[in-house]
Amino acid sequence: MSRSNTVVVKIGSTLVANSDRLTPRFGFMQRLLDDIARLRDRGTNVILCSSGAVALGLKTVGETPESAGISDKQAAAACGMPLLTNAYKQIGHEYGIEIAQVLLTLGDFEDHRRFLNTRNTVFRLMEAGVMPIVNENDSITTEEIRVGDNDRLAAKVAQMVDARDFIILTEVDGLYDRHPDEEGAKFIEEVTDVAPFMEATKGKSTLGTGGMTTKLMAANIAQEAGVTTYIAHGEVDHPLTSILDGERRCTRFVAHEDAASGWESWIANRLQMAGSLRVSNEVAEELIDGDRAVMRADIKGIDGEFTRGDVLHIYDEDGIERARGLSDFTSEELRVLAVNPHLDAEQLLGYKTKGEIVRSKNLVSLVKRHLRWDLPEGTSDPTI
Ligand SMILES: Nc1ncnc2c1ncn2[C@@H]1O[C@H](COP(=O)(O)OP(=O)(O)O)[C@@H](O)[C@H]1O
Ligand SMILES: N[C@@H](CCC(=O)OP(=O)(O)O)C(=O)O
Repeated sequence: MSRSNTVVVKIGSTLVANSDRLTPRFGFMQRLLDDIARLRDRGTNVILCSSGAVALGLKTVGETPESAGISDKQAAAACGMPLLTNAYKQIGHEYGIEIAQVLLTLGDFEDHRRFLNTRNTVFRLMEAGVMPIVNENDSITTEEIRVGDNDRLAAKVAQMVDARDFIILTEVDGLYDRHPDEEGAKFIEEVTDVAPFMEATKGKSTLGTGGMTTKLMAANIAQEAGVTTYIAHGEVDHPLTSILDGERRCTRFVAHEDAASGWESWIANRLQMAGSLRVSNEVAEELIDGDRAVMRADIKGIDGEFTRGDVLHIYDEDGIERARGLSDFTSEELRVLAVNPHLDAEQLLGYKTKGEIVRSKNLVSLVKRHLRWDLPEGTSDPTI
């Protein structure tokens, strides 16, 4: 799979906002954009995912990092976002970098059309030489449509554009085997599997949101998408090129070799699914190599209400999730087809169809990806 020559860079709140005065840290932003200009001169596209809107807007709504509740932070984000964008815009000008603001929610990654629109917009901006600056649209999000932290939001962006590298700049120089303030904390230079470190990541800075925990989750999303990830301190000259040129200490998360393409990742990494299909164990085995479609005759069970283009779980007879795929039919159409197996599809639906319920190019086998969601306990078997 070809990777775009793109680096996604995530900037934590502590780097862009002064924690006492809650004002922009222009010095840091200058060093950052200076280095981004260097990268762009090398022909590398950069997408910035910058936190800081909430921190920069807190004063305007009369709050502090300690006092602010959810709605205060949502209002603060609305006040701080123009300040953040304006600071990047002005400094970008000094370095000949045009910037654009892209505000996203979880729904923009989950919905197929919105995902493609977002992706197209980001690519179109880069084609025009404009650097996208991404942030979560905090002011309009609710629990259901929040990613919740910019570490994972940035990882999803890296996955969406098939980025080459993903750099998380923060206030520590990388991952330690326990909180870095604890005595004897050992620095970790390279990580293949994040799982053993999840327990060792409690605590965060005053302005930060997810601490090291969400950074590891983000690194894992990127690894699975074949993107090499680095966590490093942001407070240095040439914060990006020094990492990519191997000149300074950071933690490197190795990209998985059998990475999924952006499209496969989009199908496989759903956080919300509309429904499911059940097929025989024999058919489930045949789906493994990814060349086979799920046909009308394969369907043993249907669960949920879904429309064309929704992603479905595909379970075997034992309730084990074996694949995920995009349905070419609505649940209503599928039920009509399933209860009338001897009647022609055209007769039943009023249009011609090849009977491919999930096309092979829209299907991802889960065998190698540790993503399986077996039928949750207490869930009835999906039935037609
Ligand atoms: N095992 C660990 N290794 C490194 N840092 C850790 C670890 N556990 C907790 N942290 C803390 O994570 C914090 C960085 O996360 P966060 O405050 O969310 O920063 P940002 O605003 O850059 O996202 C640091 O303050 C660091 O002390
Ligand atoms: N979207 C929020 C930032 C959320 C967040 O993840 O913050 P951080 O842990 O500092 O990267 C903002 O712009 O303030």
